Amino acid sequence: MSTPTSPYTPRRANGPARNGTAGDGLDLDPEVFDDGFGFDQIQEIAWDDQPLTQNAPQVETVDPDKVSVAVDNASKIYRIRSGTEHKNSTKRVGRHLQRALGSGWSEIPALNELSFVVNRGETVGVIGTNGSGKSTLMKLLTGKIRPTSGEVFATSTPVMLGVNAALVREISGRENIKLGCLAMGLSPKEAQKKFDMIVEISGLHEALDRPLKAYSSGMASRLQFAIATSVDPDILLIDEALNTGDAQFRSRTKKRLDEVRAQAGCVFLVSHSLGTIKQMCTRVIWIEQGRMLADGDPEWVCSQYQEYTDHKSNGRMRAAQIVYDRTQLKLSPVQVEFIDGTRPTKAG
Ligand SMILES: Nc1ncnc2c1ncn2[C@@H]1O[C@H](COP(=O)(O)OP(=O)(O)OP(=O)(O)O)[C@@H](O)[C@H]1O
Repeated sequence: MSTPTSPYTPRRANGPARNGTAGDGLDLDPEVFDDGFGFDQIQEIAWDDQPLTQNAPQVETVDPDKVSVAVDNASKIYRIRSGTEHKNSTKRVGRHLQRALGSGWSEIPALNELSFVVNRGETVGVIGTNGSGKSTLMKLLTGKIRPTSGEVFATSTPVMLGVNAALVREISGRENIKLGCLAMGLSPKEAQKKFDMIVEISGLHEALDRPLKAYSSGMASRLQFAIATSVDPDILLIDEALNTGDAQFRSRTKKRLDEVRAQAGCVFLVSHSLGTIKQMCTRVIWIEQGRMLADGDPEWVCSQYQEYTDHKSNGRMRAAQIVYDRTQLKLSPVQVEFIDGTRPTKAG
């Protein structure tokens, strides 16, 4: 486990042990652990148990002059109709499936009582294993979906840059830039002014007149990134879009993100690449099974996550669970407080 070198002070971890290993009493050597470390003790901790943390809530008063995003106790439960998938089956197969699987509604808890505040100038990495709720959080921030309970506030409409952001496959990169700028609310004159900068950031000078369908997925991602960041969004959400770029593009991307941050914006970056997260972010939120497990220093949070996923991918589930619990024990729940009359707009 590494000790962080960054001067960043995590806002949600507790006491002297928040950044490192001292004091949590649960550090473990995976090899020793695998050989029979206190199994009874571990059995008490089920994956779906309520958080073990008994820490007193830490009140975060939202400063209206600084805040970009405030998430106040937000949960999301998706409701799906288990019968829906049978619609395309033949009647007979559909009936069998219906009988076997049952029909009606089922609920998928995707996020559980998340609270945090992000101020301008922060670049927040969001990590977590597949299905942990990262994209759901991004959709809540853009207002694309509403929380089942709790509230999500943003000082301006966040711009979402995802791998599936709309580009038109049949027209050229050049035409996509123009169209994309207009779609993002720029006037034709403003779009014209931004054109050169977008080409520069995307690095696609040579391929500008090719139809988009002749671009590789990395090239298309670069174009999306360049278009989406051209409007200097106050809040920018990036979902995995950077992973496809090459080293040169990454360095241009980082430069552009720094510029966005400098213009008082804030950036959320969802990625499975810990290298990208550590390179780009000033703070990292780890969401696992819909719960926030950590929020703080990128080096420290990523090292815990790395340890957790290493154990999991090697089948050391109990060791992974210890890392999970140990990390969770350091997390103080946040209680978001607004000064009267200063609530930002609800997302969406
Ligand atoms: N539209 C939906 N309807 C029902 N369930 C959904 C929907 N979208 C996501 N889920 C479920 O919510 C949970 C969280 O999904 P989400 O896409 O937010 O995870 P993620 O962390 O972004 O995953 P990944 O890393 O694989 O992209 C998962 O159990 C997923 O199956």
